[in-house]
Amino acid sequence: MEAFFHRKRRRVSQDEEPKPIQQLSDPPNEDSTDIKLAILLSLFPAVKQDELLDILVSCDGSVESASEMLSAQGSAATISTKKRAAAGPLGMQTSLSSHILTKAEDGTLKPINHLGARKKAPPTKKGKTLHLYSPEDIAAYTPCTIIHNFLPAEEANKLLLELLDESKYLTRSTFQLFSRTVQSPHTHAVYVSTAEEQRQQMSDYTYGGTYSSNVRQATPQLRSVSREVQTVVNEEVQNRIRDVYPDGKKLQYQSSKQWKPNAAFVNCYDGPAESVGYHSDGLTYLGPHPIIGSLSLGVSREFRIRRIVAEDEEEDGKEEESEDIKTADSKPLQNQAASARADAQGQISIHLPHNSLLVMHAEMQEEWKHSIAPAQTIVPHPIAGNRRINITYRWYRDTLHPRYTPRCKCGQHAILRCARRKQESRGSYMWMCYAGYTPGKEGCSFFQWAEFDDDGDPVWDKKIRLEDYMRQLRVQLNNIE
Ligand SMILES: O=C(O)CCC(=O)C(=O)O
Ligand SMILES: [Fe+2]
Repeated sequence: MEAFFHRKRRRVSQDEEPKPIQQLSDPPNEDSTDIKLAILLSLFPAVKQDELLDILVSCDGSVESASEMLSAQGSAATISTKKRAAAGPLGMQTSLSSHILTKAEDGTLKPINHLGARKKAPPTKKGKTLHLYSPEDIAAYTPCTIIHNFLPAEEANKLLLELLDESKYLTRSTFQLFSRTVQSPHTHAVYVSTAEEQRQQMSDYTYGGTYSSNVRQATPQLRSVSREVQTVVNEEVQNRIRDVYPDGKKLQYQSSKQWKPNAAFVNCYDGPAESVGYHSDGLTYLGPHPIIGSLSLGVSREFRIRRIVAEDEEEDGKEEESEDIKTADSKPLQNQAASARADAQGQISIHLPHNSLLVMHAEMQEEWKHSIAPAQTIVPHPIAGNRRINITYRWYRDTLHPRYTPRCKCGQHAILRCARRKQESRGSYMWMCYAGYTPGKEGCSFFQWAEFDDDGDPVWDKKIRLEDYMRQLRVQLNNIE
């Protein structure tokens, strides 16, 4: 059991050749056995893990043969995709939380998920990956909830086909890191509803110090799914507030308004080597404690997460790599201290199958980092082949439109960050020069504490705003001269 949940992390560097897709009949090794077992578990959720392992071994590690044998025995799960509530989770049939017993008020022992006891420290281990499959475990040990078989099957396929067609328009972003130009290890584009929003995204909003050139108008299916995502995400947020947050209250600075996605980032991972490095999503336009609804289609991939460790919790106390930079290989950014810190905590892997909706709750972006790890093995999807499409639905707050937010002394949009590393300032928000926070870039020293009301909308100090405006004017005049 232990061996199934934990397996050694593999560091993937840019120098490494992308691995070819492993054939299902390849001889098993430690890693691929876990993956093969996970595939079988997702196909046959009603069969015990030990039995699946026995069958896999008896079939010389061939998932295909094991799957044929199990189908012949009539073990396949019948999963209705008509109704989300009726659908069984396409993942492991058991959960960690259903095995961990805790004393209930009446003195009897009950699995922790029956008690609604959440936010237990996950049993992660130094240098290891804890694999989570069941919605109960994911809700109990991470700041996320997952809904398997989110859309009716035909609707999910329709959206997938639409986005596979769109994928020709997706592009790689480029970052300058010291003297190197680094390309994002997957392709993507931003989708918005109206032509005006598209214009604004391209001429007002900046990402990583540059304006986005790849903004497109949402496709019909992307829009209609957005409404379904909105409904379910709002339900999940309310459930989490009720069941998990202290006193059943929303977090400070979390919006009390309905979450209304108005932008969708579409990512395409074409093949097992495509990935995204550890990062947290920028707060600049989403505000504090943002919620993100993330829909996965096509090939199933691992979403890895790890907690951001505060200086006083860590062993070495050195600086962490920059956030917001989504390279596959964060080698130039990832100093030894950061690697040691990640290893000290271990990481959690959430398996994201086709048609699963992952809700990243309010604490996720400020307390955790996430990534899509390069895969050793993928199972081709009948429609998408080797591709995985991911859509992250986001709510850009009107109150954080770049026309309101401060500019740094370089004339750039300042970025919003939440302090995590030092105990004295942990949880405080600040506006900072983007370049000053990017390795290899010389920035200005611009810094300003960010103030928010309880709902996470900014409270602008009029005097500061005037100073900002004057600074912007001076920068613009200097540029003209
Ligand atoms: O592909 C995913 O599941 C995650 C994508 C992501 O992290 C992002 O778009 O910021
Ligand atoms: Fe992200």
